[in-house]
Amino acid sequence: MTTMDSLIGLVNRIQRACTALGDHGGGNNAISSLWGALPTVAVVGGQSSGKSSVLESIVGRDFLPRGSGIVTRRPLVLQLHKTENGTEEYAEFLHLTNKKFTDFSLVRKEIEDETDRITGKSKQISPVPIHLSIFSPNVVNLTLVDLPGLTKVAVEGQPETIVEDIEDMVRSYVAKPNCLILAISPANQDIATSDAIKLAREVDPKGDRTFGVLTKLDLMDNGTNALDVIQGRSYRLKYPWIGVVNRSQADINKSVDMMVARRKEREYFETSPDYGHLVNRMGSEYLAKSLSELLESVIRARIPNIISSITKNIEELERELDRLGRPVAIDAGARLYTILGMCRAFEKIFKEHLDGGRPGGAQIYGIFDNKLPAAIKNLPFDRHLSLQSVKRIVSESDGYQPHLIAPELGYRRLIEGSLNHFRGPAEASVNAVHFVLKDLVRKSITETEELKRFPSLQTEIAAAANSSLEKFRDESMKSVLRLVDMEASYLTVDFFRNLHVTETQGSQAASLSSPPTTTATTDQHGEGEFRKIASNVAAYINMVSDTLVGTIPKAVVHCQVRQAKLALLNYFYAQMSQSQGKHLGHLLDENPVMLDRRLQCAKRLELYKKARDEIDAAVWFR
Ligand SMILES: Nc1nc2c(ncn2[C@@H]2O[C@H](COP(=O)(O)OP(=O)(O)OP(=O)(O)O)[C@@H](O)[C@H]2O)c(=O)[nH]1
Repeated sequence: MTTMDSLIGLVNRIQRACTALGDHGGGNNAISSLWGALPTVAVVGGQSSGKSSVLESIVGRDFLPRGSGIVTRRPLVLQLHKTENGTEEYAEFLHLTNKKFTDFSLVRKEIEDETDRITGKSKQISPVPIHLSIFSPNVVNLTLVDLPGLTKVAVEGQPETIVEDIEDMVRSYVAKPNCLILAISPANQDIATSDAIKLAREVDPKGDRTFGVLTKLDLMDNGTNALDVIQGRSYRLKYPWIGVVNRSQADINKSVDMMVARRKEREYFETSPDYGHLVNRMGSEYLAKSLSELLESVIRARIPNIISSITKNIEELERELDRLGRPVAIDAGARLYTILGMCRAFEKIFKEHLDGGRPGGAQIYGIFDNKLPAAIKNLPFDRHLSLQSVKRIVSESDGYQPHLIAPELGYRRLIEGSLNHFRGPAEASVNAVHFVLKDLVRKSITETEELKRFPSLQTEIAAAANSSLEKFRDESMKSVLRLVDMEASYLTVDFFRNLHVTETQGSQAASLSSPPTTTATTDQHGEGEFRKIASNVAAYINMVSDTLVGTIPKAVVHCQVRQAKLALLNYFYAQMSQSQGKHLGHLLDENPVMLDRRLQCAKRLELYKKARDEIDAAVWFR
C-alpha cells in the first residue's frame, strides 16, 4: 500500500462510512460532523461552464447525466481508485453495494434514477450525496464532490428559491476550511463574471484553497488568449491556474472517445502558439495528477488535526451517552432493579431539598416562623371580645338569672368561640406545607438526571408521591385540629385561679386604703366587669396562641415532613414488587426524543471509533 493509496483511500472509506450513517456535513442535528473535518475537493461552476466535461476528462470516461436545465441536483461524491494496468474498469454505488457497473451508460442512468429517488421528478435539489466509486487503471486516486451548477434563473417547474438553494448548498461545502475548491470558469467569458470565482472569493478571499480551472480555451475569439488569467495576473491564487480543452458539443454528439479527446487536448497545447510553453502544466491529465497530489498532501498535513478532533468528539459523545444513560434492560428483575435505583436517586434529591444542600426546606420554616404567627395575629379577636359581644354572650349564658360571683358559663363560651378561630391558621399551615412538599417532588423529579429518559416512570413516581403526600396531609390536618379542639376541651384551671388570687389581693389592698363604697356592687354587671372579662379572655387566648404557635409546627413536621422523608414512595415500592414485566417495561418506555438522540450519538460514536482505527492503521503503514 503506498502512502497516497492509504491516505486518499482512508478518507474515501471514512466518507463512505459518514454517508452510511447520515453524516454528510449538514450539521442539522447538533451532532458534530466528521465529514466536515475531512479534506475534500468540491467542484464548483456556473451552468455550462464545463464542470461535467472536466470531471469526465479526469476520469477518462463518459458517465455523467447531460441535458438542459439543472442536471446535477444532488452532490455526487466521486471516488477514484487507481487499479493495476490491464484490470477491468468498473463503477460501484454506495447505495447499490455488490453491483459492479462495467457499462458506463448505465452509471449515468443510475445517477439520474437515484437523484429522482430522493428529489422526485420535481427538479428540486437535495443535499444528500450520491456516492460513486470508479476503479480504473486510467485514474489517479482522488475524491471529488460534484455540486449542482450555480444558476441565475429558475426554469419552469422549479421553485423560485432554487437559485438561492443551490448557492446555499454549494456554499455549505466550500465554506468549510477543509474544502479545496475546484473553481471551473469558461475562458470565453470575462473572469470577473465567473460564478465559481465569485463564490470562491467570498469563502476563500486569499485564494489559499481555490484551484482555478479554465475551460473552453479553444472557443476564445481569434487573436485573444487567456494568459492573463492562467499566469495569475487577472486573479491571483496560491496554486497555478490550469487550462483545459474538453470535448465540444459536436464531439459529444459524435461520441468521440474520451481517450481520443485526451490525446486531442494534448495536441492542442503542444501546438498552441499561446500556451505551447506551458504544455507541461496544462490539460485534464495534469489537472487530475496535481489535484491528487495536493489532496494527498492536504490530508497528510491535516491528519494530526483530524485525530485530535476525533478524540475530542469521542470523549464528548461518551460523556453525552453517560448522561443519556445506557440501553434499558430486558428482563423483569433487571428492570425492577433499574426502576428502584432511579427511585432512590429521586428520594435522595428530595431529602436534600428538605434537609439542606438544595433549596426548598427553608420555605417550610418560613411558614412556621412567619405565616402561622401572622395569620394568628390577624384573627378577629377584637370583634369577638368587643364590649357588646362580651355583654351579649355573657347575658345569653346567664339566662334568666344573672351570675352571682363570676360568669363561669359566659367565660367558657367566650373562650370556646375564640379558640374556634385557630382552626383556620392551623389548616392553612398544613396546606401550605403540603404545597411546598408537592413542589419539591416536582423539582426533584426534574433534577433526577436518571429519570429524564423515562416520562412514564416520571409520571408514576409523581402520582405515587403526591398520593402519599395527600395521605400525610389528611393525617396532619386531623392532628392540628385535634390540638385546637384539645385546647377547647379542657381549659387551664391555674390561669383562672391565679387570676382570681391576683384580683382578690388587689381588691383587699384597695379596701384597706379606702372605705367601702357602693361602686363595686354597681359595677358587678356594669361595663367595667365586661371589660375585665374581655381582657381576661384575651389574656387566656394569648397564652393558648403561644402554645399553638409552638405545637402546630410539631404536628405538621411529625405527620407530613417526617413522613415524606421516611415513606414517600412506600406504597409505590409495594406496588412495584407485584408488577409484571410488561408494566415495568411500560414504565421504562423512553422519551422518544432522547431515545433518538441516544441512537444518533451511539451511531456517531461508532463512526468516530471506526475512523480512529482506520487512521491509526493508515498512519502505522506509512
Ligand atoms: N469546445 C469546447 N466545448 C466545451 C468545453 N468544455 C465544455 N464544453 C461544452 O460546453 C457545454 C457545457 O459543458 P458541460 O460540461 O456540460 O458543462 P456543465 O458545467 O457541466 O453544465 P451543467 O451540467 O449544465 O451545469 C457542452 O456542450 C460541452 O461540450 C471546452 O473546453 N471546449
